[in-house]
Amino acid sequence: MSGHVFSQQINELKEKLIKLKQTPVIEPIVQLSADAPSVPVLSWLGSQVIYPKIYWHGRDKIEEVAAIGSCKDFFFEDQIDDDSLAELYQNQRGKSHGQDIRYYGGLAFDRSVECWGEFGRARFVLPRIEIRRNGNTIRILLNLNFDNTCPQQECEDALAALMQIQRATPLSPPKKLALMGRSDLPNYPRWQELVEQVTQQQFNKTTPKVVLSRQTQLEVDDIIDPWTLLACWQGRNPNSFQFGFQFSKNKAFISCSPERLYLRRQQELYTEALAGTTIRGLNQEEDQCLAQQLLDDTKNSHENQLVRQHIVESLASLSQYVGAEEVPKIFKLNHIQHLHRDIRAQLKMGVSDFDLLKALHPTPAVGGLPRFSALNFIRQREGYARGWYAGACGYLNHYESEFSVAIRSALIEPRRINLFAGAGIVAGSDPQAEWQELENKLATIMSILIDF
Ligand SMILES: C=C(O[C@@H]1C=C(C(=O)O)C=C[C@H]1O)C(=O)O
Ligand SMILES: [Mg+2]
Repeated sequence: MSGHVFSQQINELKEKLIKLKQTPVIEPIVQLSADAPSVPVLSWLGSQVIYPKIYWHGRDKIEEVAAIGSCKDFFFEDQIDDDSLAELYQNQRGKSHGQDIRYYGGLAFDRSVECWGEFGRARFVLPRIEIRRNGNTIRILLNLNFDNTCPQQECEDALAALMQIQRATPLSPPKKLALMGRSDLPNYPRWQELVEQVTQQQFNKTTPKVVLSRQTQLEVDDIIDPWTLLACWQGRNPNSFQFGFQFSKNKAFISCSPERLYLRRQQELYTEALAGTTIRGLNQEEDQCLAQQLLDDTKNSHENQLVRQHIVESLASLSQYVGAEEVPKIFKLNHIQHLHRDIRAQLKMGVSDFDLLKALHPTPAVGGLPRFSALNFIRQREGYARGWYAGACGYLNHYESEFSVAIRSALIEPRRINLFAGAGIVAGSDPQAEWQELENKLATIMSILIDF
């Protein structure tokens, strides 16, 4: 069990800290590391007592990350434009040559409106402590920030954080929750109105797609542990991104999202058009039949095509080459299946992550087309603040950055779960069918909560 407290690694990091104290500071940001045997990462995170708590598991990667605390926290409660963010990050990145330095965080769906208190319109954190699991090994990383701080104090703070690491205890087992109430915002009558407005010919001519969404608040009779819930969710959709951000005890945002905003490896960019939805069949034959119908369906193909087209166009000026799959494939999840097209680009030299975020976020998979008009519609009529739902969550690193689109997500509060689901409304969308599509998108998380 001693491996679960990382006592040996903590001692190793302490010694490295002492050495560091005796040497002159070379760079403002320093990262120390120690290798350890594997532990269950979500359980470890659930056992920790320092905030923020962050979890990240990429879609097609084995690497799994848990992070606690922060030594640099970029928090934007008020409006911040892309260029200022880009400049801040550029400046920050120059403070270390460490290859493994990552800033984890997110951008709200719409940064022109207020957003969920401590989450802010954008927030990025250089964690104090990270554990990164790759197969059977774990690396513990300790980050130090000597920028504008007294070096002695910074080392003391880092040491104090190390001493607060808790033993990984198993997650509290899922409990059955009784549903005390449910409210949908917008409700069905309002939804119907909104879908009719978007599909109305005159509007649709200039704004061919608006992704409308709904917040479903569930009042429950007990406290919900976000990490237990995320662990259950990840078991159902292992081919999705899984992540969570908790900046304080009473609010956690978790997501099990199939959608990649982008993965950038040096100048190589991987992105996608994920839009168009149907349910899963009860058996293989029916499932295949539903998949074929989805591929053949005009409304769903149009939903996907608009996303693909827009992404390719947005990347054109940033890239030496952009290519997208001509024919969509099927992406299967636990309860639903989507149309999916891979998009790849070779970026021009000097294109930064914030150039990419600015160009891509929000894509017409969650916003609409044209972006400005669709966002305006959403802002004025949807009737609730999306916050980080459909935002961009992930991490920034010099060599490799990755962001997921935070759909299939939930904001967990004491005795309340806020679930979010949206659907791309295009010409030919039927209010009732699109409402059903929202239900289908919530089916997995609902089945987990009801099983609780
Ligand atoms: C907006 C969401 O999903 C988006 C809408 C889809 C659709 O309408 O077919 C499919 C995938 C996503 O692009 C969501 O799940 O909340
Ligand atoms: Mg749809």
